[in-house]
Amino acid sequence: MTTTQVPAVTSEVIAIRPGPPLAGTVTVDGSKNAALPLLAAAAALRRPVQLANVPANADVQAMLTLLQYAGHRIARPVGEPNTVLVLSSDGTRIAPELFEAAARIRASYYLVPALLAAHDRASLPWPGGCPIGERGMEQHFRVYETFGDRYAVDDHGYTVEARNTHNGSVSVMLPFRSRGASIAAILRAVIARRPLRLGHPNLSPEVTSVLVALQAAGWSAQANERLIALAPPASASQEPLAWTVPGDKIEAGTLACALAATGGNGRIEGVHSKDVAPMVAALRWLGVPVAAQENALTVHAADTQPSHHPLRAIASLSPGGLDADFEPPLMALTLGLPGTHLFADTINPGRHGNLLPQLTRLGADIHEISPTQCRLTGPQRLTGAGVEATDIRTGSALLVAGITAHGVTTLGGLEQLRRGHADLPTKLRALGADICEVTP
Ligand SMILES: CC(=O)N[C@H]1[C@@H](OP(=O)(O)OP(=O)(O)OC[C@H]2O[C@@H](n3ccc(=O)[nH]c3=O)[C@H](O)[C@@H]2O)O[C@H](CO)[C@@H](O)[C@@H]1O
Ligand SMILES: C=C(OP(=O)(O)O)C(=O)O
Repeated sequence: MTTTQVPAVTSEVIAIRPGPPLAGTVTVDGSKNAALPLLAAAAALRRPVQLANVPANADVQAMLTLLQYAGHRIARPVGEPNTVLVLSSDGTRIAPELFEAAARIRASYYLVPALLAAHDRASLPWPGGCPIGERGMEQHFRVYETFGDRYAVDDHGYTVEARNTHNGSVSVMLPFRSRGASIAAILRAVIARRPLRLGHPNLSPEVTSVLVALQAAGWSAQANERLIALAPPASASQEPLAWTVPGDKIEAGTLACALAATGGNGRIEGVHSKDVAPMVAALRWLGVPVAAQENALTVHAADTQPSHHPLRAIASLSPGGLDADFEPPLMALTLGLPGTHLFADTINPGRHGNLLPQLTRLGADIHEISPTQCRLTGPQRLTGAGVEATDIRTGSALLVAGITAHGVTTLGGLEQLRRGHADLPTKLRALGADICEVTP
């Protein structure tokens, strides 16, 4: 950073200044949202699992602590900080700290099957996570009921009790493609060792990576847009398993937006490009050349002209749809690109209420059509200001916006950003961003 004129701060912030186009090569971490269900799947299988490429973000750390409170042992091979060994519960009692700690993350709901397997009962608080609107769980309860379980809810949380009265195949038809409920159904089938037919499933990489992990454990798993069909292996095994967390598609998409926003050229490694396909399609539509290799993306935004195409970024749970978490960094990018661009996120109805006021502080002019739909016309000139990461993706979008805003942007609320990314600012800095941490 070439200036010391950072506004006074009262809590830790990141200060960002615009600079030359970003350039270079960077490798993404493992995906938080894929690591969380894989850790829960390891616990549900009650078989030793070595999980590689585990990211060091706060939500994953929280999940590892929850597994320990639930009686599982966690080990790390010496010298391999991103590898975690999950060793199954020895049947000890659940630590009382579990309840309070589970309220910190949304994904604590993935622990229900593992708790049922070990204790026939799961009592958990309403999940936490990003404050992005009403975030229901009733489809999870429908899944558990279909397996014969009972559940009860109160103001503090919910309890599921296993009633293993049935055998044979279980069929569940989801009314919408909930990722959480899809994984709940899969893990519930795992602990029951019953075949599952899950209709109208979520097929995001976070779900399919659990299916691939179960295949490595001997389960048969087929998935298409209509159905996930799962069946247990003929005999149980206690052989250790080795799984790998896929690279973080959202981190990769955010870094691609940052490269594009500055007109830079760079390479993002460690992500399956098929996981980022909807983001790549949006970038190309906007006139940003992106080459997709199997495990890397190359962004060539230098010396290219924007397309002037209007973007329609509609968050979707459908196969091949635009993941809701891609929307915020895309919104930050399009503020700098010509055209009138439309954004809609009805999946997370509180997202725009978080993101838009923060972008407005930077001078963005965004027309709210409704609480979940907005339109903006670019290019707009943004000016540095103090902003707040009110949820993970609002934080990463503000990093993209701050890189292009004139003057100094200070980003607070870093605990939200760190829930999802171990160190996104360092990755941006590796690409040449003028960025530093400021403590009060
Ligand atoms: C830990 C994790 O992976 N979080 C992701 C997950 O969250 P989340 O757990 O919210 O995702 P789901 O796909 O299950 O839910 C999608 C929407 O349906 C609602 N719903 C879901 C289940 C239910 O029983 N009732 C109900 O109303 C949710 O509140 C949400 O509004 O998917 C979202 C949509 O892609 C992402 O933005 C989040 O990053
Ligand atoms: C919304 C997110 O996470 P969570 O569901 O854990 O709150 C996210 O990862 O952007």
